[in-house]
Amino acid sequence: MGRRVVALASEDKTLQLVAAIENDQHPLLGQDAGDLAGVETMDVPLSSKWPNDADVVIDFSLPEAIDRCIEKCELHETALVVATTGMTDAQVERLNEASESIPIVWAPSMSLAVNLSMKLAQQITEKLLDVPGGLDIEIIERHHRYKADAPSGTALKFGDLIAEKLGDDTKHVHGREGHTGQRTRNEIGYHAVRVGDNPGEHTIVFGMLGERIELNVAASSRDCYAAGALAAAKWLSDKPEGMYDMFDVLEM
Ligand SMILES: NC(=O)C1=CN([C@@H]2O[C@H](COP(=O)(O)OP(=O)(O)OC[C@H]3O[C@@H](n4cnc5c(N)ncnc54)[C@H](OP(=O)(O)O)[C@@H]3O)[C@@H](O)[C@H]2O)C=CC1
Ligand SMILES: O=C(O)C1=N[C@H](C(=O)O)C[C@H](O)C1
Repeated sequence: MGRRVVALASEDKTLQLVAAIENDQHPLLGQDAGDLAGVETMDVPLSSKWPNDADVVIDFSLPEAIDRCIEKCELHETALVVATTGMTDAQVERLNEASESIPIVWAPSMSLAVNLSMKLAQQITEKLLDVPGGLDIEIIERHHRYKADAPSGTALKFGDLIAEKLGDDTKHVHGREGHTGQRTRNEIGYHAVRVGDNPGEHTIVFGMLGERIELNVAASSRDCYAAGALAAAKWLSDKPEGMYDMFDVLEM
C-alpha cells in the first residue's frame, strides 16, 4: 500500500511527500520512495527516522508498528490517518486517547464504494428487521494470500454497523465447523477467503426464506484505498483534534 500511496501522491501537485517510513531492518532503506513506487524520483529516501515536518502521516503498516506511530504523531502534533487493521483493543484505546490531542481519521477501508456499501447494509438491515420467517446475515470477505489478519477490518466494521441495527444481543460467529446445531436468529457469520492477489472483496448476504440479497463490493486494484487515504489526509489537515472516520471525510 505504501508504494501506491507514494505513486498517487506523486501525481497530485497539492501534495508533497516529505518522508517514507519503514522499519529499521528493511532491506530497501535509503532507496528513493518514488523509484520504489515506479514513478519519478522524488528525492525522499525510504527511512526509519521519523520526520518532524509532516502535516499528516498516513499509516498502512502492521499492528506492531502502530504504537510508535501514535507516539511520534503526538510528539510532533501531526495529524494521522490510520488504515492499518488487526489492532488489539488496547491499541484502539490508545488511538482514542491520542485523538484527544491530535486529529485522527481511522477506518478499516478507505474505499468510497466500501463506505457507501456500509451505509446500504445498514439500510437493508433496517428494512428487513421484521421480515416474516426471519433474516440471516453472513459476511464473506476475500483477500490476497499475503493478508495477515482475518477477518478483515472491513468485515468487522460491516458487522458492527449491522449489529447496531440488529440489537445488543447480536453474536459474531467466525466460521462454522462440526455439529453446530441450527443457526440462531441473532448471529452474524464471518467467513474469510484467502486467494491469489485479490485486492479486497466483501459480500454481505441477507438471507430470508424464499429469497436473498447479496451486497457485493469488490476492488479491482488497491488504488481505491490509496486514493481514499490521500483524500482523508487532505481533509484532515485543517481539522481540530478528534477521532474521525471515512463517513466524515466523505460526508456520508
Ligand atoms: N484501510 C484500508 O483501506 C486498507 C487497509 N489495509 C491495511 O493496511 C495494512 C498494510 O497492508 P499492506 O500494505 O498490504 O501490508 P504489507 O505487509 O505489504 O505492508 C506493511 C508494511 O509495513 C512495514 N512495517 C513493518 N513494521 C514496521 C515498522 N515497525 N515501522 C514502519 N513500517 C513497518 C512492513 O515492512 P516489512 O515488509 O519489512 O514487514 C511493510 O512494508 C494492513 O493492516 C492492511 O489490512 C490495506 C489496504 C487497505
Ligand atoms: O489487507 C488488505 O489488503 C486490506 N485490508 C483492509 C481490511 O482488512 O479491511 C481493507 C481492504 O479490504 C484491503
